[in-house]
Amino acid sequence: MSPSPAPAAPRPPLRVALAGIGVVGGGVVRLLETNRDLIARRAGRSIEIVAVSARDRHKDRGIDLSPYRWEDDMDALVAADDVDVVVEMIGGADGSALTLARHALGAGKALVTANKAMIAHHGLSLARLAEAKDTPLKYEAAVAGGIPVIKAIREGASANLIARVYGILNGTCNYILTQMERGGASFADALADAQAEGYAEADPTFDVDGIDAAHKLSILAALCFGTRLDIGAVTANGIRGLIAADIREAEALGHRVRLIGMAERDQNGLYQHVQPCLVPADHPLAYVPGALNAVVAEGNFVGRLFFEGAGAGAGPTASAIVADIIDIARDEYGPAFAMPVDALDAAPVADAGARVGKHYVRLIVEDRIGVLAEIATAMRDAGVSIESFIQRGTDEEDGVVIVLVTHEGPTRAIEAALAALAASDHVVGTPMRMPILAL
Ligand SMILES: NC(=O)C1=CN([C@@H]2O[C@H](COP(=O)(O)OP(=O)(O)OC[C@H]3O[C@@H](n4cnc5c(N)ncnc54)[C@H](O)[C@@H]3O)[C@@H](O)[C@H]2O)C=CC1
Ligand SMILES: N[C@@H](CC=O)C(=O)O
Ligand code: NA
Repeated sequence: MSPSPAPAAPRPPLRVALAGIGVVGGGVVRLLETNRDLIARRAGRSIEIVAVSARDRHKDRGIDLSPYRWEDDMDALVAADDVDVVVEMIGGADGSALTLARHALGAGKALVTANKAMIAHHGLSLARLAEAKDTPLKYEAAVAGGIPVIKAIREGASANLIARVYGILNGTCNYILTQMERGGASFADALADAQAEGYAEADPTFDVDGIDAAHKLSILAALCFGTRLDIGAVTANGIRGLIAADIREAEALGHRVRLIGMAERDQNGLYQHVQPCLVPADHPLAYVPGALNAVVAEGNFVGRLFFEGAGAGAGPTASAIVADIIDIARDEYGPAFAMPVDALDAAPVADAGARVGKHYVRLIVEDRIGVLAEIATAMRDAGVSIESFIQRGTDEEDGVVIVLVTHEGPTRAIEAALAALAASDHVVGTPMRMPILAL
């Protein structure tokens, strides 16, 4: 009998530096401490925080950072010989986060980031740097928070041609919409709650104006379609223009309002749009409440995949970041966008105005003779056919609320009609248009 081989020497710990100890950074410290032993067994080696850095050393974060070396200087954090992985949780597309990311990858260190703005704007150049240095660039937390959707698409669905990916990509907006649905909090109060829960971006206009969802959508599109990231090609309309009557009327029409990011690739090119939409009340996306996110990806062999889970908050986001760190500890990583950057192709931007569908239109008008004729004329002149017309007779929002549902038609025609109506002296504020999704 031959002697059994000597047991393999245990692998050295993976040494991690954390940059930015706010909502997400605090969650990562807590998770690495709480599940330390389990994580070490799963990773095949221990994962040690060796250094931390943020703007204010003395801020009370409710966690004890004294076991870890504090670095005021981000460059020193990156340059330290005892750091294998840099975790960027600062935020912002450019500035300190980008400098840190470039230095970390340039020094051959692994980079884990939660920063969708930075990946959406600079993901390709960072991925090139990672390739040149043969080091990992991981960003699971950047899209749909705790949902492991990057891993699922990058790995689990990697054999499929994906033609369409869509979903609820911003927890703050979904939280606000759900609160409005319940008829409780106002828009402003619901946003304040979302901020207090740690869901919102440092600048919440990124959430409510659809920009954060656009960042995430552009990343998903690159991964799903094998195309070059192109944040400039994503159009974003947020939820700021919604009023309580929109939520109510959508419900009366058998739908719910959701901020939907949708990317589709066909023979016309790549369509990427974030906008509030009416979702049929029996579609799974209509049931996604609070700060949850959901992503639907349609693969040509696997069919429809539906992922749901917490899209924001300390715990779920930390879960995604630490999963990336564990992959690095196991040496399980590949190109950031599932193929080398040079293999990604450029897709022309599809003409969004040519997309055909039904639309919900809401106007607030002065209660006077001739207004309805004016609406009908604008629709006729633009070639928009009206399926139904609702005027409840209530006076709110400084006027009378009128809701139209159009027949199927090109978006461009409805936009032209609404532009004409927005210029009318009898229409108050900006008309609201939402596609009615047939999913
Ligand atoms: N909060 C959430 O639910 C989620 C956040 N993210 C992303 O995670 C990142 C961090 O978000 P949060 O933790 O919510 O933000 P936060 O504002 O709570 O924390 C940011 C941290 O970075 C530090 N920081 C900011 N500017 C700095 C600078 N110039 N130099 C050094 N340190 C600086 C701050 O001191 C703070 O410790 C962002 O990219 C965000 O988009 C991603 C998914 C979910
Ligand atoms: N502000 C974001 C946080 C996660 O990405 C959101 O609300 O979804
Ligand atoms: Na994720």
